[in-house]
Amino acid sequence: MAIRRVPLVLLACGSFNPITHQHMRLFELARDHMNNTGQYQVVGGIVSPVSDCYGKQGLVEAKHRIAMARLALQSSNWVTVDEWESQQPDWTETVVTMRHHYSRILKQYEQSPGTNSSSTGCITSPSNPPPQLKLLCGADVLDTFKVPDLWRDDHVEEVAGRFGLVCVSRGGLRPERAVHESELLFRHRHNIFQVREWVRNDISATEVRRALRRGLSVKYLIPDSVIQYIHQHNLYTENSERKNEGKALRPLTRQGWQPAKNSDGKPADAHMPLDLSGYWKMTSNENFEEFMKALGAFVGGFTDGDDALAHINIAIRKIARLLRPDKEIIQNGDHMVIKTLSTFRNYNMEFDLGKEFFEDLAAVDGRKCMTTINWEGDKLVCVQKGEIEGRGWTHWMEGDQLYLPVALLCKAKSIEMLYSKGKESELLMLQERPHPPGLHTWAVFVHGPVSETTPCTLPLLTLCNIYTQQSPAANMPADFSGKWILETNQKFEDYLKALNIDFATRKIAISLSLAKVVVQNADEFNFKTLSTFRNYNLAFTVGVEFDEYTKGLDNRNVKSLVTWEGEKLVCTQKGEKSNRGWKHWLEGDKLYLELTCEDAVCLQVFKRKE
Ligand SMILES: Nc1ncnc2c1ncn2[C@@H]1O[C@H](COP(=O)(O)OP(=O)(O)OP(=O)(O)O)[C@@H](O)[C@H]1O
Ligand SMILES: NC(=O)c1ccc[n+]([C@@H]2O[C@H](COP(=O)(O)O)[C@@H](O)[C@H]2O)c1
Repeated sequence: MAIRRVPLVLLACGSFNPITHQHMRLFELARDHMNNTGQYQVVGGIVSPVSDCYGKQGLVEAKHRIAMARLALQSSNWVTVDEWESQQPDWTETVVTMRHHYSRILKQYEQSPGTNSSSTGCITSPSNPPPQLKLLCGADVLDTFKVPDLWRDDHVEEVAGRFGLVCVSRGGLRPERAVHESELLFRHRHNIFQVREWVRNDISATEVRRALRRGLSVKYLIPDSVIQYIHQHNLYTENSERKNEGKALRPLTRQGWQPAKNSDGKPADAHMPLDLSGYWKMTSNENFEEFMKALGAFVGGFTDGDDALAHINIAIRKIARLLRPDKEIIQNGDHMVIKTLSTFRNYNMEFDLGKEFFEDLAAVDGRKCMTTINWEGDKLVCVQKGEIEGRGWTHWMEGDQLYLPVALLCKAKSIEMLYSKGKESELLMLQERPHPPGLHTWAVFVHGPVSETTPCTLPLLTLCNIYTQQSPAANMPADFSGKWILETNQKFEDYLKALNIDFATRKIAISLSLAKVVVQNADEFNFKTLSTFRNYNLAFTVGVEFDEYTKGLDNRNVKSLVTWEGEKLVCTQKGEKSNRGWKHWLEGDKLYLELTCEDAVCLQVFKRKE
């Protein structure tokens, strides 16, 4: 009996701005490949141009892109142009376009002669198995799946799992690498058909538009009828290329700024209700001496009243009382760094939420703990397992200040004198004590089982530190401190090209949403450029030349020097590339960054994240 092949429709989604010969070759290559599997019979092809709301630079109106695609495909007897997607009121996710076409195709199939509806409601046809729809794309599209915020994982899952992909190599770019590197794609590898073009064609619509703007010939790259249409409607000009310039793609703004995923695959914002990032200056330090005494008693607890140790404690207390430690907090999705900074001692904590880590509290009370920190509602809760039972703290914030009551609880015999027994209700009162209105409130307290029957003790005192979110750069020409989100990004691709970044990486980089966290402490800076794809950290002191390795960007070594030029922070990066450097400045509530390399100049504008 002859094997019945699965009828297959290929759907290509894209800008088609304008359609090129290679777009059409994709269909021919894919059809040959799929027919040669012996399993499928390609019965149709659909070109679905994206809507005008997609926001891609230089995107001309959909009516023109549709018209050009139709002219080009007049020579095909199996590929058609469909305008449904382009006519939707907003940009449409590819999976939604696939669902639309698939339900249409299924309806046609159900209505075709010889198809029966069984008692279970399943549609069967003795002569034709149900058709399938697969997404036809170039290898670059697979790489875009990993761009943060561009595709939803459940959509990629549905595209690759439910429908399937037919993916054609593009220039040097092979689909197999992307499949190998992605767990999700690898899981669906049997539904991702990789097609090798046997005559390499690196053409891109961007290059066709560039040639047209420069008045160069594009004959034999795109059909004559399309060339004629472009000239008739004066389509690709300097002006049209500026459309959407620097604008974020609609998928990025639709899905919004999404922080990194947690290890359980859930979005981190489910666990990250607050953003504590910033530089905090201590403004008040109530009960500090008493608190230090108590802490000293913890240390003293090891030797039970050792005089020498008590003296050391007094000395440390005296120094510590003079200090006003600042706090710097860097929060990047699930990863946090909390630095307590003073000229006497710094205490740094770096951790991933939900992952237990070893914490050496040598700088605090000499103990060691196994610590886990996690969000509980909008509170950051830390559990420190170790010698002191029920040790830990909780942070939360309100308004624009940081309020830090610290309570101590210990079973050590030697400090029972210092503390009276307490009840759970008292501990709760402590946690819920009223805060000054409009303050960022950080509470650090001990939690854990407390009851009259346990030998736990409750402190008589709490340490109340109040911090104000401030910049330590008040006297500097400009203060860049804070968290910034990329709004526009002009000529970034030109800059990346000047750095010799390859095509695939450029494609990914230009569609990234970026954030910057700047910590400025007088002339010392820490710039973190964050995307969930790659982070780049840069720490420097103004006026001090340093060696910079541009890791994850173009991986070059440069000698960098940052200076103030008026209110602009200006960096020169001496190395292999000429005229390389950047300038940061503020205008209103926006942060501007000009990046230069050779003759490329990119301008990025960031808005402050509330
Ligand atoms: N030269 C090519 N080789 C393989 N696939 C290609 C090629 N050009 C375009 N494609 C594929 O065609 C589909 C639609 O592409 P699109 O309209 O974005 O064209 P493009 O040339 O990539 O455009 P642009 O240069 O404006 O980014 C995508 O799946 C893309 O990967
Ligand atoms: N989340 C999504 O469904 C998603 C994201 C990015 C691009 N796309 C689609 O991929 C195609 C890419 O086209 P370009 O290569 O012209 O940018 C477009 O059809 C676009 O709609 C889909």
